[in-house]
Amino acid sequence: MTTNGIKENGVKKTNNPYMPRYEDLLSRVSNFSIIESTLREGEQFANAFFDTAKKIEIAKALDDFGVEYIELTSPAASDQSRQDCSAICNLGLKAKILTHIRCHMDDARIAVETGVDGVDVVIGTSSYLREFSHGKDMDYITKQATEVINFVKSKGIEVRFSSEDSFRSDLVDLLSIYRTVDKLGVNRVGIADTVGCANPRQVYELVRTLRGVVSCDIECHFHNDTGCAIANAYAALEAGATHIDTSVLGIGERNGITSLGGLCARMYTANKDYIKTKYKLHMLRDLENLVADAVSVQVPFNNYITGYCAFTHKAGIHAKAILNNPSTYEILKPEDFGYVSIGHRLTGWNAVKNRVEQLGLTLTDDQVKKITAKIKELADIRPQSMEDVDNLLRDYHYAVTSGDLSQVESVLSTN
Ligand SMILES: CC(=O)SCCNC(=O)CCNC(=O)[C@H](O)C(C)(C)COP(=O)(O)OP(=O)(O)OC[C@H]1O[C@@H](n2cnc3c(N)ncnc32)[C@H](O)[C@@H]1OP(=O)(O)O
Ligand SMILES: O=C(O)CCC(=O)C(=O)O
Ligand SMILES: [Mg+2]
Repeated sequence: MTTNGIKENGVKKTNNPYMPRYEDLLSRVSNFSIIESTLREGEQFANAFFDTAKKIEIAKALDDFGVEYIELTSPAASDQSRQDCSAICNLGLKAKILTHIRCHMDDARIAVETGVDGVDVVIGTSSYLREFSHGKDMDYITKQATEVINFVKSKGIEVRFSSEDSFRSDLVDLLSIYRTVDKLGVNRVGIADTVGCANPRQVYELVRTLRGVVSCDIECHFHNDTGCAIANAYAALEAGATHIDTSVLGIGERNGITSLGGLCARMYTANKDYIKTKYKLHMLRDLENLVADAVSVQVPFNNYITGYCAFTHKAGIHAKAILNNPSTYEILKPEDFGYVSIGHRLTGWNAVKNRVEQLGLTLTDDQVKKITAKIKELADIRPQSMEDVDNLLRDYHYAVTSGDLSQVESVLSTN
């Protein structure tokens, strides 16, 4: 659907030279899979400790959301990790289950016994990792990779080979090892920005080059140290990558990786229908709350889609236009992510309670019903913006927690 020639998702068919051709962009970014790594990369987040029950709860929620793959911590990490991996494989989820191992036969032998659908194999190829981590040269890495890949393939499951710290690796080394493993028949090769140093232009160039060298799928993993993780994922898809690693809220080593919600927001602007069909976007908030709670953090105030101010507007110029047509200042439609608009006379107390909880306020059901009546009364005069409603909810919450009945009355009676 279009308004004044502008596609609803904000991508305009235009001859603006800075915009890639719309059809070209659309086709490249409309066929990708998410490898959801909250239960692998996310377990490397400082606060993360997932017991078996929590891992199962998160795996089920990710599966319900619709991610194509769930990646789990190496079963070589500990006996409990191995048991948890098998337990998740036995859940019969729709998503394929992967585990992530070092490029080592000891790890591979354990991994293939867990019942996973595939194994993600990684080894560092940069001079940093070759010198200060495993200490192996490219010949050794190639031999080791060949043995591990052939072994995993012999078990009839997927195998991916990735070069850790790809963006600080020698390009000739990289392309040579990717070409070798592609010939061995890996399902995917992986590019990893392990230290978060890459920018979108570098990503585009490396993935585009690799696309011309291998025929298998290309997976990408981006750390967010310099704030490029989502943009890098998008650039990778534009360049021909097929799989993107994410974690819920972006949790992972240091400040983490491409966040699941952030990637959904980005891809929604490129092809809304594709993203809405693939993933249950309305579940994002519950999924993020589940993980935030499990790792004892708050959802950031400015988080993509679910941050409490993601759909608030304050300035008069914005507010006026929003009331005429929300798409004027909103590229994401809150309704597509399960948000119910509440600043109107048709709202109900359940929807208001939902917003109260999102703002982190505590009100009894009776109090929510009273403030809902007030919202409806105000909305009879004119529709209330999210900002208006939030301010009212905060004032009311402040009044009821102060215990001052006259203040409560004053909020409920103000026009
Ligand atoms: C960038 C990433 O996120 S990669 C994924 C990181 N994930 C993990 O590390 C999973 C959790 N890790 C663990 O539980 C442990 O590190 C284990 C079980 C894998 C290994 O434990 P340990 O044998 O005690 O070794 P330790 O962790 O101290 O050192 C890592 C060893 O693996 C080697 N190594 C490091 N990376 C790789 C690799 N990609 N492939 C093969 N070997 C590697 C190192 O040289 C070192 O070998 P050494 O024992 O000969 O010194
Ligand atoms: O296996 C991969 O591709 C990524 C490993 C990883 O977590 C990283 O390099 O940051
Ligand atoms: Mg990582």
